[in-house]
Amino acid sequence: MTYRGIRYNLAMQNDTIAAIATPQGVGGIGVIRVSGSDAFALVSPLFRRRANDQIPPSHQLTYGHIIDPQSQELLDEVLVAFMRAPHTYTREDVVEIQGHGGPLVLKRLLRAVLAQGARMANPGEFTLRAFLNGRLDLAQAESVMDLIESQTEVGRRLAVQQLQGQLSSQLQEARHTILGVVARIEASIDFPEDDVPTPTVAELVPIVSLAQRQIAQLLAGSEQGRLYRQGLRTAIIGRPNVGKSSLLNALLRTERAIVTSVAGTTRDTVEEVANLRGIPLHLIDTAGITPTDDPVEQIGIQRSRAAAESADVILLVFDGATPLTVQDRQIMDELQALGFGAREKSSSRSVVLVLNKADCQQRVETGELQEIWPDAPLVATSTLSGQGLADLEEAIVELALSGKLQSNENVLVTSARHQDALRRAAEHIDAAIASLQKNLPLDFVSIDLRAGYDVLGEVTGETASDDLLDKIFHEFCIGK
Ligand SMILES: Nc1nc2c(c(=O)[nH]1)N(C=O)[C@@H](CNc1ccc(C(=O)N[C@@H](CCC(=O)O)C(=O)O)cc1)CN2
Ligand SMILES: Nc1nc2c(ncn2[C@@H]2O[C@H](COP(=O)(O)OP(=O)(O)OP(=O)(O)O)[C@@H](O)[C@H]2O)c(=O)[nH]1
Ligand SMILES: [Mg+2]
Repeated sequence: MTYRGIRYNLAMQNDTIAAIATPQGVGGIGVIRVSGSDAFALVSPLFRRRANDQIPPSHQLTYGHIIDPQSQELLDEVLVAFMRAPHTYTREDVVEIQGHGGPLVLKRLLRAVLAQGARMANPGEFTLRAFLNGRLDLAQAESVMDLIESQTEVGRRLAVQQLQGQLSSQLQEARHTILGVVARIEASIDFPEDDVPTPTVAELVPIVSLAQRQIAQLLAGSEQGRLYRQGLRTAIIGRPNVGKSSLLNALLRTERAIVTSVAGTTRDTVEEVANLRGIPLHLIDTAGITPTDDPVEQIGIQRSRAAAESADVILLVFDGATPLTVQDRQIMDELQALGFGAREKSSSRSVVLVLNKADCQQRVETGELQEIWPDAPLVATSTLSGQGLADLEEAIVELALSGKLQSNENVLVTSARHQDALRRAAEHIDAAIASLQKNLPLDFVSIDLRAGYDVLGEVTGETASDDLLDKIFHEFCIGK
């Protein structure tokens, strides 16, 4: 396979692939997707329709039946679209069979297509083909999965923009700027005796600085972009009966977790995603942490600790109506040991102190809490009256976005892979500028610029390795 002059040796050819493209489970309609040069020839014998002797017009739905060619058994009543290359998702011939959306029906339809000689598609293989055939670049291909998995409106909007190529075109702008400088330098090196004048530092620095700014602008929004895409792992931690499950329900605005006045109600972690102004908040309600001999409770509490350990943010909940207990203090010690401490300046592992049951007489000494976590926001909430919940949400957004809300641009870099590549590219460009300013030979400068250019190409896929492509597309779902 070649893509923009690069040869990819991925273990795939133009063979014809097939998969169920709609979710497993029950739905009104289900789609079998077939792509490759034999797609028409493989499906046509299975498909009994009015004008059976000809392939229907491209890109139109045709009514008919899928018949098992061996047994002549009727498998399903369907609509089928034959779509002629190159005007298709993969740029290959594509056939889509729309059947009834039951798992057994779709499995039978897929089996019939495979029996005709198609191969079961790997995860993401349709989109891989779209990429290898040049219909999408890598950043666009990655956005397909982001779009499918988007959990908030902001996440969906960012993914759909990336799919339209907005990130790609900004990257190509920066690459174009860099390439212009490289071309001038290399022309003057390659043809010194011709009339190609050697560019001066004063000429080159402003252009390289432009590329530097273009990259810096993309990096500026990348922390914010990642947050919108990945969300925030938020564990609700505290001793039994302080109102953790009530808080989960309040933040989700549904009665998701069981709430009772019995301490030890929650025995296993409960995970749900709330939408916090576009940030997917992955909330984990946990079993109250307390010494216990009950083996079931012990396992639950181990899971609470694991949730705390893996969290970006901890909502540390206290019962505001009772003075701090030995258990509260033990939990605070544990969290500090996990790095959720005052001296831990990195805002990525943060504690929010929640004094719940604010509708009751308050009896917690807040001074003791603030001594341990002077910078942690402290919010009084009542899950009964709703008091303080908006403040709590505000505090979480504030923590999550502190120093990260840098861009109102439409284009936001949302993936860690892209952010990493941009950082490396920025280093190369910085190095090029430093060399220019030190009047080092221009071929030095050119090497750094080329490296920056290539690193940016990892994002769009021009310079991506087979291993990288394999890794990216294997995270896709089947049929995509
Ligand atoms: N039934 C169905 N629905 C679907 C898809 C699909 O493949 N099949 N998609 C896919 O996952 C998405 C739509 N994306 C698509 C993107 C490009 C093309 C395509 O055929 N592009 C041609 C241009 C076609 C034209 O202009 O008429 C091309 O780029 O050459 C099709 C679908 C979502 N819905
Ligand atoms: N007055 C008052 N009671 C509350 C509030 N929030 C929760 N409760 C009550 O506190 C009790 C325990 O609530 P839960 O949400 O089950 O507490 P929990 O922390 O999840 O408890 P475990 O799962 O046992 O660890 C229930 O009776 C709730 O109705 C509140 O804001 N004010
Ligand atoms: Mg609970």
